[in-house]
Amino acid sequence: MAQSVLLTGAAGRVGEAILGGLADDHEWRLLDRNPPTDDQPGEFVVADITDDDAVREAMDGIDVVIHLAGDPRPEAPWDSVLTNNIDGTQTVFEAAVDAGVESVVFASSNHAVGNYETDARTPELYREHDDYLLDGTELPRPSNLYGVSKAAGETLGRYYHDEHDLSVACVRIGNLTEGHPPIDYERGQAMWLSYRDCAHLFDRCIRADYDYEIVYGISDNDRKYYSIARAREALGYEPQDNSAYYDGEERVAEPDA
Ligand SMILES: NC(=O)C1=CN([C@@H]2O[C@H](COP(=O)(O)OP(=O)(O)OC[C@H]3O[C@@H](n4cnc5c(N)ncnc54)[C@H](O)[C@@H]3O)[C@@H](O)[C@H]2O)C=CC1
Ligand SMILES: O=C1O[C@H](COP(=O)(O)O)[C@@H](O)[C@H](O)[C@H]1O
Repeated sequence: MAQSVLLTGAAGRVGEAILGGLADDHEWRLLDRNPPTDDQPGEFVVADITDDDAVREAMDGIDVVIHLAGDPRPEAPWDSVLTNNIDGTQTVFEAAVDAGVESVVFASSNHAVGNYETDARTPELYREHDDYLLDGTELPRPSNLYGVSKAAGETLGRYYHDEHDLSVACVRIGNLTEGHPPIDYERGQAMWLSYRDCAHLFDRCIRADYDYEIVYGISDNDRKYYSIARAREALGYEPQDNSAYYDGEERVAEPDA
């Protein structure tokens, strides 16, 4: 059944991937501080997520929130992640609870756990023969202040679930790259998320029933060091792409029928 979905950060790359796959599947209200540059489905609200009144107004009649808006730069300074990623995310969760929203899907990041990639583990960690896997039950080990802000967002989600019974899915997104996996970048190939798998994963987050989940958002890459077992089990995620099927930009293999 189509759901009424508020998509924050709709004008960005992850928003583009989601809307590219799901524009006709749900009733969309899009929110971004930057206005759209082309045609978009549904209604577009130009607002900042730190504007409490605007965020509350945007929640009206919404079933599910996908919260992408924030500073996505791994090198982002503290004042930016504090304002956009932590304060902004708290504003979104609080408004969602007050509006009676069913679930909030939070765009977390690989950088919330980036410091598991120790010198002793890398670069072997990024290779197919290595069996080290993070599964979402581990504590955050952020690799930068941006990662700290994503761990904070996950913790805000935990609080709003436990205290207010909001369903929350935190997706630790890997490396979203359009068309093909990153070139000459083993880490990025191991955590590649294709556009179509991104759209499918967020669709499952919209449709599935869950309490509080932390899952990894990557394609079914042979050389992964993030488990996608929980995303499969809790959300019904069935990715179709695999960075191993590519030689550079070219797709050279098809999955078994
Ligand atoms: N692209 C990727 O591979 C990954 C992205 N993520 C997360 O996914 C989310 C989206 O990332 P991208 O689409 O790549 O970034 P992006 O920079 O392309 O899009 C972010 C959007 O959020 C908007 N925005 C930022 N601060 C805002 C504010 N205070 N109020 C309203 N709108 C605001 C921007 O205008 C922009 O359109 C971010 O939270 C990022 O941390 C996490 C891991 C990987
Ligand atoms: O969280 C994010 O992660 C991706 C991938 O990280 P990288 O260190 O391999 O670049 C990044 O591209 C994106 O901007 C960021 O939001």
